[in-house]
Amino acid sequence: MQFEQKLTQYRELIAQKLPTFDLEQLEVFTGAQSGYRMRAEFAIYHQNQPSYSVHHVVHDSVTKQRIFCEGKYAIANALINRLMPAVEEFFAQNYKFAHKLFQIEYLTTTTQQVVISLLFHRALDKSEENNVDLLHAQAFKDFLQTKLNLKTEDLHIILRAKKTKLQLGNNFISETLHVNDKEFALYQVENSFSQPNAEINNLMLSYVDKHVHTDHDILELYCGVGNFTVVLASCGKKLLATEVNKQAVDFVYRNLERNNLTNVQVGRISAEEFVQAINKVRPFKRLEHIDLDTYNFDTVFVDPPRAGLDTASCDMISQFANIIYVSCNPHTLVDNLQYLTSKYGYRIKQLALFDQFPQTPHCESIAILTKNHS
Ligand SMILES: C[S@@+](CC[C@H](N)C(=O)[O-])C[C@H]1O[C@@H](n2cnc3c(N)ncnc32)[C@H](O)[C@@H]1O
Repeated sequence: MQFEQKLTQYRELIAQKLPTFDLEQLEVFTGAQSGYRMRAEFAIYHQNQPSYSVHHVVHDSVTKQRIFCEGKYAIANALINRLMPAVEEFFAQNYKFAHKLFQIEYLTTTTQQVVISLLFHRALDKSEENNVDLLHAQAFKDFLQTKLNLKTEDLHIILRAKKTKLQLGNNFISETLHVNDKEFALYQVENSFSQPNAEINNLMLSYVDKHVHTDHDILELYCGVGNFTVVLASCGKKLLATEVNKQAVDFVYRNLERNNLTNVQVGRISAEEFVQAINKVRPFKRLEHIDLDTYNFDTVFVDPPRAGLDTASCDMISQFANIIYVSCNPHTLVDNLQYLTSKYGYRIKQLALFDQFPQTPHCESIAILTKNHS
């Protein structure tokens, strides 16, 4: 979908659902139209004739039809595009390894690091010594390193099958975030969420950094591995960050430490459970290390999945004078904003569209709401 069409549809949605918002105030941020995706996953197609070959495949989001990538994927970044033909070349020569491979996932950074995850529909070798699959994975890694001139510490391979995981290197890589005049180092980890478009992510982080104005404490829901957390924490206030995924929470701690941020507490808890915790409906063992009464919050930051916030979460965040809402789904965003503005009297101070997914119907938004009407 072309950007102009996406913007028109977005403006129509806002006009229809949030008629009091002045569309002249809508800010729009765009970036590269291709080569922007830092992570990509492909199905694998095995062909036996005329000789054995392996192909990266994606499925059309509307027709669900199989699309052969022919060794390239326009929306993925240059590193993924360099890896794809090399990966196909290696597997074509290594049937024993490629056999029953059904999916491949690439997670990359602008610092040129990559984790490649290979998912198999067959049992992996479980031997402690001379593990055949690990030997193959090592040969695969050596081949890619030589072919693409990659450093060994920048390339990590993970093999997954039902109940088994084999790993060569790490399951994480290190990204550098550029946020206005600041820089942060952020570990991103396989199998946990990371923002797919690094250029737009830096714009979103910079936007949040510019607009967080508070002398009070901040609550963050859905913090992932700490992408926004490091920026919010650098504003100098106390921050309480929460996230449900255990692996992501482990990495928030590591990311805070890497950036010397000591003003953050992290709770492994779902947003729905946190509503109960802050409303003192019931205590949670996982929050025992946190005394909620020591916080003097006035700002809440949320970045939920596509489903948006449920009603109880909307009611809970209405305790806060300021709401910063990052959303990957304009439809659930406007529904939540409609509820918050009509029921609790918030004003939409800022609304920005970020074209995080060019050439697709999707986009990201950031809305800043306040109860302060001055
Ligand atoms: C859109 S991602 C945002 C992550 C992070 N803010 C970032 O920029 O990378 C949403 C996050 O919410 C987490 N999540 C999903 N459902 C949740 C829930 N019910 N409660 C808390 N966290 C949840 C996911 O694990 C994921 O890390």
